[in-house]
Amino acid sequence: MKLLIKEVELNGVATDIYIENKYIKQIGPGLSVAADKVIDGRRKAAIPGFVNTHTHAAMTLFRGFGDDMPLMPWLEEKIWPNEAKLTKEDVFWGAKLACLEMIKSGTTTFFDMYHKFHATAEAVEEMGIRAVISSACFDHFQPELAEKSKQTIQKLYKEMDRYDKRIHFSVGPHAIYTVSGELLQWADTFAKEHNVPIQLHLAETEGEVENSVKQFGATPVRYLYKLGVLSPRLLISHGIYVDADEIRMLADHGVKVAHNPASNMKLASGMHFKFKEMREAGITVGLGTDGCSSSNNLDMVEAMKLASLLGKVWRKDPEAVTADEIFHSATEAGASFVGLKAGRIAEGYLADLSLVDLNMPAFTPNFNFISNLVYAANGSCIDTVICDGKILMQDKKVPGEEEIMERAAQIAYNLMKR
Ligand SMILES: CSC[C@H]1O[C@@H](n2cnc3c(O)ncnc32)[C@H](O)[C@@H]1O
Ligand SMILES: [Zn+2]
Repeated sequence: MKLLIKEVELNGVATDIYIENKYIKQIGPGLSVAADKVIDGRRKAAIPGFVNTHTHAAMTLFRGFGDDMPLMPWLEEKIWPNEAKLTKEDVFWGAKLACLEMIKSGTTTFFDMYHKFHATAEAVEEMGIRAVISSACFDHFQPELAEKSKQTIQKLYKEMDRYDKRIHFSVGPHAIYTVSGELLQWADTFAKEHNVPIQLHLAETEGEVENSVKQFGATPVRYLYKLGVLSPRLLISHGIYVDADEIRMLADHGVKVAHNPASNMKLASGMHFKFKEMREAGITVGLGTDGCSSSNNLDMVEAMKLASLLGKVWRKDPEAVTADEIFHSATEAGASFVGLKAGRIAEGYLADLSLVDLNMPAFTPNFNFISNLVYAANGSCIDTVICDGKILMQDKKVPGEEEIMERAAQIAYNLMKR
């Protein structure tokens, strides 16, 4: 597919963008190329697709369920008993709904950790988005469950050739309170051998830190250090409760961090995410929404605003997290978690991008486009989404969206009745 976007705003200047075979081939005004399809870019601004570095896609089925609770009672009383009932079909439609919602708000890549790997992968395959999907594991410190997890991970990894290259494999040990040190070490070795990332919830609540000290004699990051599993393949989600030495340890080992402001606030897990210290230490900080029961939507535009405002308020410093910095986290930083040549609109980069509708009050006046995007807009400003060189949404419409919403809603109601 050869695509030409004519007269679109890019960094405040009108230009053309030519896309060929998944990549941005040429950028410049008045391009004369033969394209299969031409998109009118006037009154639109091109931005890189967002990279949601932490979510649980099929948790769209739990949107509005289990609100206003702290992490552990929420998981133990509301979420885990219902997740135990999930079928492959449930996860497929929940993940389709998540992909739809992400596409509609400009996300082109997401990092996922959930049950029923193939259901999510099939949804991603159909929807055309890019994803790093983990084979989730818990062993609850029981050797038989650890063995089962290892076998599942090995099997799923071998089955990856059935999917498009847009879909990346990852290992997903849930957290240090549900996964043994032995399984974490195995996951680290597996990830190293196969050069795949590991996604792990870490240092999310004060309770997790207290229990880690009691159970392992060390805070979460120090515990991982002792296990020898800090590495550039490790992506931790939350990372709220880390001290200066732990930030140094994460930086020295090339660990990446996904910041989830909505979930951290809604579950009241904590607000003191040390964005500035992490960035200064050289840690790559991405942005995530977390799942739809703890953030209630998958809108990365909203997540940028929340991260920026939260970062400012707890420090009482309006420069703590600027619009430009958080835009970088939401795009290029996230893409670099797995070395994707994406997150930037430049020749030779993957054609993962969105067009923002400038005919909206949020972009009027438009003194500073990134400021308007982060502080004034929300995900509904996205008009067109292109991923891997293919158009996934145009004029704010994704093919088949009504059916996806109907089916997913029905699945969610039925799940709650079971
Ligand atoms: C192994 S499947 C993923 C697992 O994680 C649960 N989950 C969702 N949000 C959070 C969070 O903020 N901290 C810890 N665990 C979370 C989800 O419900 C699945 O069970
Ligand atoms: Zn999570």
